[in-house]
Amino acid sequence: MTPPIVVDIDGTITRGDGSSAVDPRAFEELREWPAPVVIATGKAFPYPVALCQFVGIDPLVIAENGGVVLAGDEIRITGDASAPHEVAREYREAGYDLGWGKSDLVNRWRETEVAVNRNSPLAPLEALAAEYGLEVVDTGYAYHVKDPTISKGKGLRAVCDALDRPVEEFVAIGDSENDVSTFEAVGRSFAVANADAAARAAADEIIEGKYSAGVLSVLRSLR
Ligand SMILES: O=C(O)COP(=O)(O)O
Ligand SMILES: [Mg+2]
Repeated sequence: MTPPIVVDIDGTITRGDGSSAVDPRAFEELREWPAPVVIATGKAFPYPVALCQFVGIDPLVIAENGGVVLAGDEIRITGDASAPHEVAREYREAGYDLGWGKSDLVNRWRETEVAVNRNSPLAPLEALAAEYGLEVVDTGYAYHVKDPTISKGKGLRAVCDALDRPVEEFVAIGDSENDVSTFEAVGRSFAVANADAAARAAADEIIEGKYSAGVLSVLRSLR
C-alpha cells in the first residue's frame, strides 16, 4: 500500500534553480498521491496552506518548524513568539537587520518564531537566542529563532493524533537540520542529495537526485 508522506518545501520540492520555485511536477505527484500528504515547513502558516490549496490537496500542515499545525480542521499553536521577538528587537538594537526589507513577508504572519536572512550575522543572533533559552536553526534558507522544544517531528505526532494514524506509517522527505525530528519520528526517511550534513546523517536513505528531481524519483518508487 502506498504510504502517507510528510514532505518539506524549501530545498526538497523546489527546483533547485536558486529560487524558491516549487517544481510543477511535484504538484502533480502530490495531488495524485493516494494517501495523506503532510506539508512540513519552516515557513509561516499561510505559505503551506496556500500550497495545499493550489496543489488541490486537503490541508495537513506543519508550519514554523512545528509551531503551527493544521489537521482535521484543528489549528494547534505551540509556544509564542514573544521571546523570539525580544531577540529580534535586541538584534536590531545592536545594529543588525532581519534582512527581509520593509514588507518582511517572511515574518509578517509568523506566530511562534522569528526568521532572519542568512546574509545577516549569525553569531550575535545565536548569543541573544541563548540568553532567552532559544535556539537558532539554519535551514539553508533562513535562520529560525525558536523554542528548542518545538519541532516538525512533534508537529507530525499531533497530525497523526488528529488523523488517528501511527506515525511509523509515514515516509518523510527533506533536506535540512529542521527535518531531522521528522526523520526520527517516521518509519522511513529520505534526504535529497543536496541535503545538509544533519539531514543526511539522520535519514535512512540518501536519494541520488537533488531537489525535486530526487523527490520525484522516490515518490515514483513508493507508488
Ligand atoms: O523556511 C525555511 O527556512 C525553510 O523551509 P522548509 O522547512 O520548507 O525547508
Ligand atoms: Mg527544507
